[in-house]
Amino acid sequence: MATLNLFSQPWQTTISPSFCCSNSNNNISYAYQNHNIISNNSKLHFFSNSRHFSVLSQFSTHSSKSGSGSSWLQNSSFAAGIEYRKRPLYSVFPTKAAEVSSVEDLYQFICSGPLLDKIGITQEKVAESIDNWILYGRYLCRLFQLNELYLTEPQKARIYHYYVPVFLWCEQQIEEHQSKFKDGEEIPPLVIGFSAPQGCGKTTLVFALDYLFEVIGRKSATISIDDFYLTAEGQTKLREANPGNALLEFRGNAGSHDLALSVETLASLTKMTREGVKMKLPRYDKSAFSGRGDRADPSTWPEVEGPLKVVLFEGWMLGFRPLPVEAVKAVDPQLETVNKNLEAYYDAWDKYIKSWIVIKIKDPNCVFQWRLQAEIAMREAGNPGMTDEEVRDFVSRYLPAYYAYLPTLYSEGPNGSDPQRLLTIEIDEGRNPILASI
Ligand SMILES: O=C(O)[C@H](O)CO
Repeated sequence: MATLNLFSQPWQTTISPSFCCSNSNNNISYAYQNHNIISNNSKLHFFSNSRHFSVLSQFSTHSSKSGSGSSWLQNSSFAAGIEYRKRPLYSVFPTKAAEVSSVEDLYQFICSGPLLDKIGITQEKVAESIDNWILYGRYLCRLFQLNELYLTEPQKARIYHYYVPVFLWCEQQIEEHQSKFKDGEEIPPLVIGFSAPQGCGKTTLVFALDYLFEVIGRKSATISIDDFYLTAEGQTKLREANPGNALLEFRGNAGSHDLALSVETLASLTKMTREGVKMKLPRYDKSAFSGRGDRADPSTWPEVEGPLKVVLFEGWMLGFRPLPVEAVKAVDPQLETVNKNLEAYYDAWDKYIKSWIVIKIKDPNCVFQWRLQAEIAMREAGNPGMTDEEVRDFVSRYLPAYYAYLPTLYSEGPNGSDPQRLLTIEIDEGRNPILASI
């Protein structure tokens, strides 16, 4: 266990990492040992035990997702957008001993984060658990191929002000959820919903959390509302049934999802309480039919195995509540049908979610900027991407729903949510958390 007195004199640390990494058949495993931090005035022992973990083929799931367009990943070889789940991950840690300025600096940085108060973690608690913060930070650096010793400010903020605090919050939620069951009772996995606009980095956040759950030994499953889109054929029928409604011409808005599939999937996931139970998770292929999309071939769906502890369920319109018809018509008359369709979504999605994370943006126009950045990055990487005009058209079909439903999502919380089990994270244009404006 770590013994650390952060309130002593400034001190210096020496880190001597030694890694090995192997990769076979989509199965990447890492081992690392003898990571000792020795301080002059304080004692901190961590990683003295050797650990071994494997990262299975989940990196190849959700390959339909577009790139993150994330500036914080600029110096990382991870920042390859669409391909990021497919490529093997290799450690970029230096093999030579390196000096870092101070764990105390890191502690101060962590304590200055905007989420700490919200998640109920005091500075003392950070001090007590600094070894875990460093451990999780290190895992994430490895995942994103960042050099933990030379993180830029945005990278540090992303890891220590965002992903690690959110992970700790999820852990608290899981513990609270589990404490409601008696000894011997089967405990369903906690479904955590992530409601966040497109392009704001929710896929990367969920990817990071899923990875941390895996390395600490909690079985998790990730699913997106996009995985529940109608098939291409169903989409055509929807378009034909709503002639002239631009909001239902392509996938996206309420009405373009297969709600029976989502009920079946979420109900089955919440029953995955036992060792050995397995199920395939539906996936959607956005590249099919020249980008119009179609359900991915079931033979490519990833398999998850119980007992699941947590399900991470994300989507841009998760938790949207239907509004009085006049309110939506005032935003866009075409929303009337979408709003009607939305009435069936609580029972198909939101009802399963017991804890919520809402990522709040100031202005839905950010979605256009973020999507544009992602497409430009894809084009620059030599992959087919939308033109600026196509991006504008694509995003314009989502904006009415944002304008109509985000105000209530932010003021009342997601449909059916418990305010005690809701974490709202306001982010800036760089997609990092900021102190919430009142
Ligand atoms: O591509 C899509 O379907 C939208 O961006 C929603 O994720």
